[in-house]
Parts: sequence; structure tokens; C-alpha cells
Amino acid sequence: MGGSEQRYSTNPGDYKLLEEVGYGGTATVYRAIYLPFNQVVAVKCVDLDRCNINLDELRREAQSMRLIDHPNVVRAHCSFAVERSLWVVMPFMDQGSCLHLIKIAYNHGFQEDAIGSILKQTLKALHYLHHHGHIHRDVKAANILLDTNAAVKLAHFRLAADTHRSTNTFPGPPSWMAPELLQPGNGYNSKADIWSFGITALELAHGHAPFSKYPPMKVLLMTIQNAPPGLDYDRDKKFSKSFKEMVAMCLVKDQTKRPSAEKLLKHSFFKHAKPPELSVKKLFADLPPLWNRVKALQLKDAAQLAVKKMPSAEEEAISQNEYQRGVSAWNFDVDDLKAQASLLRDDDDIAVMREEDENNFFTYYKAGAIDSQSGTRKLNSVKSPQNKITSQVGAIDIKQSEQSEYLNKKEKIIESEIWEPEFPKNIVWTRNGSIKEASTSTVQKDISVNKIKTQSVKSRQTQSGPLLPGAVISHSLSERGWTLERLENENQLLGEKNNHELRQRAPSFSGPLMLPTRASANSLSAPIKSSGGFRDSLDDKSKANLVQIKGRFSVMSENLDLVKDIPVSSVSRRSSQGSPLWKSASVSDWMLNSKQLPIGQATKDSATNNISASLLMTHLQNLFQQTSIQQDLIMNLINNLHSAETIGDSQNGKLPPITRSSEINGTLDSAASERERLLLLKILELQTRMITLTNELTAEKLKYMQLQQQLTALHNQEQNKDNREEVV
Ligand SMILES: Nc1ncnc2c1ncn2[C@@H]1O[C@H](COP(=O)(O)OP(=O)(O)OP(=O)(O)O)[C@@H](O)[C@H]1O
Repeated sequence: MGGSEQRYSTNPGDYKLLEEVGYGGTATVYRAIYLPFNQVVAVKCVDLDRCNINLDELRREAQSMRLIDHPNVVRAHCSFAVERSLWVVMPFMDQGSCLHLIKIAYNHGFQEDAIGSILKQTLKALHYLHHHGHIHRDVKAANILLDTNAAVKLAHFRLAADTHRSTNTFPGPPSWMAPELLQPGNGYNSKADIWSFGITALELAHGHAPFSKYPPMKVLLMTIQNAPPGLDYDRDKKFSKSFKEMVAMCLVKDQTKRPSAEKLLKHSFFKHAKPPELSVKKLFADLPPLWNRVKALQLKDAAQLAVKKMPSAEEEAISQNEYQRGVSAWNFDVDDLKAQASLLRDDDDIAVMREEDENNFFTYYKAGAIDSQSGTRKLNSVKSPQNKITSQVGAIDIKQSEQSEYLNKKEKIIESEIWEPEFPKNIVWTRNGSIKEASTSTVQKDISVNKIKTQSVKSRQTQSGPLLPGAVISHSLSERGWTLERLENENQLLGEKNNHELRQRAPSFSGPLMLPTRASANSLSAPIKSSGGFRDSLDDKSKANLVQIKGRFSVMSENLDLVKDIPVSSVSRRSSQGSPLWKSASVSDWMLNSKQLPIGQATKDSATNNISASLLMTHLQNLFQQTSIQQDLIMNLINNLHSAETIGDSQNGKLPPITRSSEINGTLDSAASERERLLLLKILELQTRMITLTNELTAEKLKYMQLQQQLTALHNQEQNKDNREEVV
């Protein structure tokens, strides 16, 4: 049981963290030197703020992993808390995970001989764990680690758990989850690992897990409803019959019919598996060091995030829905899942595009389409890995009180962190697929990339949906929106009694604010929150002008005219004041005017009160109307801009013809060129303006509410005074 092993200290100062070599939903893993032994180790820094698990539980699991001793399981040397993170010290697996390898060099999966060896070693690890009463619960390519000697080890200490635990909470990723985990009350056992093992076999064979192109909700439903995935007898001709059979045995929905790890090891596929030294070593023979691969993957993630991951309205709304319903916390209600998933569309483009992007990334990078800059500015602000963790968390978990300040800064954040990712200058991707680096990398050098990556990690964690560059912003916006709404409702309740009379005479704004939801705040084409949906909120006149319904959005004839009149240049930030978009909805102009009305004077006369209230009301109604129309207008403008630019440029030979997937009906998926990025920036500007307008409107409405209450209070005072005078 490793009793002879030297003890590792729990003093963080004894570990010198070097490069980042991996990251997951909750942790970043570094290559490190354990100074007392001058030995290379891996240190996994688990961010406790990103875990649903408490420190004690984590510690217990880390301790239990220390007792594990098997050549195919990564063992924890020790673990200890460092500020808001838990450090787990492990042996360093210098070839990283199978997923890394797939992503960097084997997009379409490994050869069967390598798969056989890797799976056999993994199965041995599972057999050992199951035999000792553990369920791994997170078997996947990302958790199968390799080293230069072709050792294959199953990692991820945190999720190993007691086999006797029978629960509905199973924090595994959707694609790898066994069907029994989705059926409430069924419980699960080690056979759930066998299912995940079968899915991992497909992942290694194809380069991705089945259903991975779908949103998590859909994956869950497909796992329950569809026939189990497997190797296709026709399509997967290159694979042997015995491999196909083995996978089919693992992917049986009825857990009782799945073989145990022990039994599976006796399958002919594993009996004939080659030793890893023969089949696995060659996988990484020509590849650069792990940390350079990881860096390249981070660049790829960052670039994808920057140019393509602006979610469509539906994707984001779905993601929002999941978030609100707590599905990402694995709180399953199968009927509910079914109902929700049936609303999702099958979109094969997602996978195709992802594959294309992966293949094209290095081409873009080499061609200089992605700008390389040094990361000096950001590096200066972060001095140590500990600080880094804290600052990442700080950047994400924004308190409500800080939100307005954050919102003011959001434009800068968007520009500097998403649209202009900073890439280290000194990385060169060479022909044979290796990366050259001018100097040794350090943790500090990675920070700029990490920051972008962290956003993606966070969005994965909380949304179970596509990676959203604006996840943080949208989150704050949503909270802010709801806070205002609640405030407004509270105000209303307070003033309910006094307002009664006034409300009889003037139309009331007592319904929910027509604020965008979290989804719509971040998305150009998301549904607008209103009692009956955006289209319902249009008046009859607007309906008469409706010329096109695009998805959930209506294009009005008057908008079309307006759009035609707007030159593209007029949407730039500097000229925005002169733009019709601003002119028609400038709440601040009106605010100045309204301030000229002396409140005291107005309140002396109740008739005047009512007039000013109804004036305010009319104005606000107009503003609401205008904002709605402008949202449509912006949508339309974007569509026009995009299609005009695209057609124009492709005719001029400036841009490659853009495929169907680049249509902007809420999604700007395939943006590969500089030109497209500029367009995205413009769109972002428009989006920001829309949000600003909404904010102004909301602030104004709150002011109005307060004013209304003051008026009512004064009016009541007057009345009481009159009554008293009458009595006297
Ligand atoms: N001992 C190690 N040696 C080298 N690389 C490692 C080691 N442990 C982990 N890694 C790398 O770091 C990545 C993230 O590690 P891990 O999966 O443990 O993080 P996590 O945040 O707990 O993951 P998850 O997203 O599944 O919760 C792994 O996929 C692997 O590539």
C-alpha cells in the first residue's frame, strides 16, 4: 500500500509550481517540483469555490485515494488546503490525458491496437476499484493519463466513491452517464462505470463521445430514450468484430446485463490486446512536451471562444432554463427533462463546425489570422498561482452590490478579454505539429490564456451548455434584472393602498418589467420577457406592419425602412449619438426635461399630479414601445449588415463564401476571418447599447415609481388635511 513511500510535506512552499498541464471543471493541474526531493510531481489545485463538495468531504476522499495502490490508478501523495483551494499532490503523468492526445493530434480517434491497450489497463483499474468497494463515476478519456513509459492510469481522485452509496446524485458528465442514473430512485452500482467505460471506448475510437454534439439536456434524454450507442458495423469497418462486441456488451441499458470489470477483462478483445509499450508509446512519439500541447489547446479554446461561441437565442435560453431548473446540479426529473428536451432541435452543424474549427485552428494561427501579442498587461496583475485562483473566482462571483460597477466596466471586459485574446508571442506551431517555444514557460506566463479559459470553464460548470464568452456578464445582468423586478414589486406592495386611486385613472406599470431575461440580455435574438412574449407585446398597429417573423422575432416594415437609411458607419460607437437608434430612445434626454418639473409644485394640486403622472406614463409607454421596436431593428440591422457584407465581400473575393451555418438568426457561429470579427464587434456594440437603453429605462421606471409614491403620499396628506378641516 505504498507504506515505504517517502512522505510529502503539506507545506505549499515546498512545491514550486511550473507549467499548467491540465484543467477541468473544478481544478487546474500544474507540473511542479517537490523541492525537498527535487522531484517532478503534479499538483492539482481544486478551486473550492467551484466545487459543490465541502472541504472535509474532499479531504476524506483524498485520504481514501492515498490508500489506493494499483499501477493503473493515479494515487494522491498528499493533499492540503491553500487558501480557497485544495492542493492534491500526485505523480506527474508526462503525456497527459487521452483527451489531450485526441484533441491535439488524433481528432478522429486512435488505432484499435492503442485503444485495446489503453482500455485494458483502464479496465484493470476499474476492476481494482470495484473490488475495493469504489465506484469511479467519471470514467472518460480526460481521466485516462499516460506517461512516456506507456503507463496508463485512471485519474480523478475526487469522484471515487463508495459502491454502497445509492443516490440520484451522480456528478458525471452527461455523455458518459449510464441510463440508470437518470431514472429516479433506481440507484446505481459499479455497473455505471462499465457503461462509461463503453462510452470511453467510443470516444477513443471516434475522437469524441456519442451525442457530444448535443446540449446536455438532449444527451440525457437520448441516453434514456434512444437505443444505446455503439460501433457501427458498416461505418466503423476499420474496427474488429470483437471490439464492436465488447463495446456492445458495456452499453446495455439494463445494468444487470452488463458484465463486471472482471468478466469483461476475459473478453477476447482484451485477451489479444498488445502491451502498451508497443501500441501506446507511438501515439506521442513526435509530439512536443505536454505543457506546450496544453498551451496550444488553450489558445485554440480561447480563439474559439473569441470568434465563434456567441450562442444562439435558443441555445442560450435552453442553457438558462437548465440553469434555473438546477439540471446542471444533477437534480433529475425525467418527465421534465423529456418535456424540455423535446423542444430542442437536432443540429448536426454544431458537430461539423466544431470539427472544422479544430482542424482549422492551427491553419488560422499559422496564417496570422489570430493576432499574437504579449500578455504583459495581465501578467502584471497576477503574481502567484494562489492569487490567480482568487482573482479568477473574484472575477466570476460578482456580488450584487458590485454589479452595477461591473456593468459599467463590461464593455472593456468584453473588448480586452474576449475579443482581443492575448497570445504568447513565442509559440510557433511547426510543420510536424510540434510547438516551439522561445523560453521556458511559467505559470505566470499562462495567466492571460488562463483567464479566458477560466471563463469557459465557469460557463461549462454553470450552464451545461455551449461556451459563452459573456457568461459572467449575462449572469450579472440577469441577477440585476431580477433584483430590480423584485424591488419594483416590493415598492408596489408598499404603495398598493395609496396607489389605488391613482391607478384607477392611469394605466399601471405593475406587471413585471419588460427586461430581457438573462438569456436575452446577452443575446441579440433571445426572447423578450413580457407576459405574452415579444410578438404579443406589440400593439395592433405594429402587428399590421409586421412583414416577417424570423424565429421568435418580428421584423416590422417601418424598421426595414429605418434600417435602409442607416449607413453601416453610423453604427460605430463614436457616431452613436447621431444614430436613429439613440435618438429614438434617449431616456436621458427626457430625464433632464422631467427634472425641470418642480415636484413640490406639482404635488400641491392633485389635478396637476394626475396630469404629470399620466404624462410620465405616456412617455414611459412610448419608451417601452421604442425599445421593443429597436430590439427588432437591431436584429434586422445585424442580419442586413451580415448578409450585405458577406455577399459583397465574397463577390469581391475578400472573404470565402460563408456557409449556411453562418446565418445570423441569433447565432454567429462560424466567424473565421478578421472581417467577420469586425462584424461581431459591431454586433457587440449594438448589443451593449441595447443593454444600456434597457438599463436607462429601468432606472427611469424606478424613479417614476418613487415619484408616484411621493405624489400619492402628498395627495393623501392633503386629503387628510381637508378631512380634518371639514370635521373642524
Ligand atoms: N497527475 C497528472 N499528471 C498530468 N496531468 C494531469 C494529472 N492529473 C490531471 N491531469 C490533467 O489535468 C486535467 C484535469 O484534471 P482533473 O480531471 O482531475 O480535473 P477536474 O477539474 O477535477 O476535472 P472535472 O472537469 O472532470 O471535474 C486532466 O484531464 C489531465 O489532462
